[in-house]
Amino acid sequence: MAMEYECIVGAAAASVAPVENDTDNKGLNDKLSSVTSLKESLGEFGFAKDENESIVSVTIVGASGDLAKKKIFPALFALYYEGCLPKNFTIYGYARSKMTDADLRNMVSKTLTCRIDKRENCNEKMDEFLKRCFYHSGQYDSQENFAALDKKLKEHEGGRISNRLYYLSIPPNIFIDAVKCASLSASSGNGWTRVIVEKPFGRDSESSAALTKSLKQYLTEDQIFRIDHYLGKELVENLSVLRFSNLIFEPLWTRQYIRNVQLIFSEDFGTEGRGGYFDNYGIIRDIMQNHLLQILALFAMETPVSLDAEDIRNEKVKVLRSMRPIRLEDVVIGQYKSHTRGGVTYPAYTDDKTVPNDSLTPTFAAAALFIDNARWDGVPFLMKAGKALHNKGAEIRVQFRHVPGNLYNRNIGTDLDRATNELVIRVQPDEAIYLKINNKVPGLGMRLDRSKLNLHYAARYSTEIPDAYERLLLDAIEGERRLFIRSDELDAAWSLFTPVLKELEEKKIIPEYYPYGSRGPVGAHYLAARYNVRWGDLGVDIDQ
Ligand SMILES: NC(=O)C1=CN([C@@H]2O[C@H](COP(=O)(O)OP(=O)(O)OC[C@H]3O[C@@H](n4cnc5c(N)ncnc54)[C@H](OP(=O)(O)O)[C@@H]3O)[C@@H](O)[C@H]2O)C=CC1
Ligand SMILES: O=C1O[C@H](COP(=O)(O)O)[C@@H](O)[C@H](O)[C@H]1O
Repeated sequence: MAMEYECIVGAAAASVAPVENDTDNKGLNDKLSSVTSLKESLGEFGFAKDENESIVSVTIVGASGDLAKKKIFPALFALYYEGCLPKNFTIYGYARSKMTDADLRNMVSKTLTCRIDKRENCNEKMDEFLKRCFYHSGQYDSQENFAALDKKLKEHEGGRISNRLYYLSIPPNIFIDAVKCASLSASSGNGWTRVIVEKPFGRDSESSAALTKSLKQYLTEDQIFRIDHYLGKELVENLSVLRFSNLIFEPLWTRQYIRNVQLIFSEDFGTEGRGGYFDNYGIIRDIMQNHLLQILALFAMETPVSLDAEDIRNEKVKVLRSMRPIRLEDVVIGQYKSHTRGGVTYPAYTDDKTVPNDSLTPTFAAAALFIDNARWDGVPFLMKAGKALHNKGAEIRVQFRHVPGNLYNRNIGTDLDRATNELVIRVQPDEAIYLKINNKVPGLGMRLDRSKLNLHYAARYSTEIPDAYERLLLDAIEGERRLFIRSDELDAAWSLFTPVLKELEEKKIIPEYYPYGSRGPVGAHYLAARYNVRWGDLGVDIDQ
């Protein structure tokens, strides 16, 4: 049975219907019913009851920047192309750079590369889309400049219910100025106003709490959409479906059967172009405290009461609060150094002009984390994240325990680790979910080998996978908070990492240097070995 959860804005909403009398699909039905009820109550969000009466504007604050060009405009265009944006919408770019509407349109069409590029009618759709894009130049701390933006927005709104989404795509030190000015001078008078806040949300517990406190002077928690784009990735969203709608997994999802869980992030390029930002944060704050920890929370949480955003986030917070403080000896840090290969010299992290020569900022980290609750007691959750490594990807690897008294031990050989079942969720690239099993090699003898039950997305689905920013922007427009970070989740995430980050920095721990393009510091292997773990080899199974 083909079942799809499509865009619920506009015409596509009508196509969503729950599957009747299908108890096996209860989870899906719940989701579809919640979509239906959301649909019924969309009047509350101001744009569905009569679409002609309302308008949505998306203002990208920092529209001249890297993220806006690389991710936000392409995602908005893809949503437009797919018919997911409301009937009445406008997009405003806001930044200090002097640009006209035509300049912005030119910038968007020139820099825009997204999954829609090769589709039919792409150019026509792009022309239509660009007609909805405008630009307003202003300072981030000027209420007057935001008031001028407000005036322009009102002209587009023409007295209709106005719903305004601001996307703060600017450096974090100016978040508050922009929020203050937008909320005091350019918030909606009769509809909703929401603000997407990009990471980093502070750099430790204290600064994060201060940021939240300042934001809450101008916005309610309901108006704040803290983005972690990993939550918008297809396979991360699928984690809950895999667990909670397949009987074969959920009973195994405990310390009784799972030996360790690995969360691996790897990039095969350095901090090129972002060294200034990165040096103040480092890989633990850039990737582990948010992206990998969010995946861990989703992976390990108990069954939520429903698929409602608050129920899911309640369960994630419980996991985060059950985590054992991270010990310094359970963390390994590294930094890439220059390396010449095939006649090409790759730079060291500190070769970046915006990075001090003596910087100790880690570009690689591995850590062992534990959840002290009944389900996960004693199970190591190993995280590994690094830049300038030998490959690129992100995976969740679940290694199961050995089969007790395995009748086939003799046929497996002495390396029992190789024979344990492993579930791999390959978040990117080339999305897949596969389970490694032992299998008899066909023939008269009794030889076992490791095979895979493989759900390889490219082979199974013809649908393109939307970019994470598409899903998250659509959710923010629809007021769906499930994939955004609540302030107590953020507090719990910082409480976990702040002490060990402080210790690393106060003690000036020297990172292990690793060559650009290598597998990273050997210390990561010793750390894993302390917990009887062997890291899975990210990407090696990309073969079908
Ligand atoms: N780029 C990326 O891949 C990612 C970015 N992020 C986050 O998204 C946000 C935007 O990132 P990105 O687009 O890379 O940022 P940029 O450095 O490109 O800045 C965006 C815009 O902000 C303005 N700006 C930059 N520096 C300053 C400053 N010191 N004072 C005032 N205005 C300034 C500039 O516009 P103008 O001069 O025209 O006003 C610039 O075009 C940041 O919070 C970043 O941490 C998060 C994940 C990934
Ligand atoms: O948030 C960030 O994510 C990117 C990696 O995102 P991906 O979707 O391309 O995997 C990372 O490069 C960047 O340092 C970090 O700030």
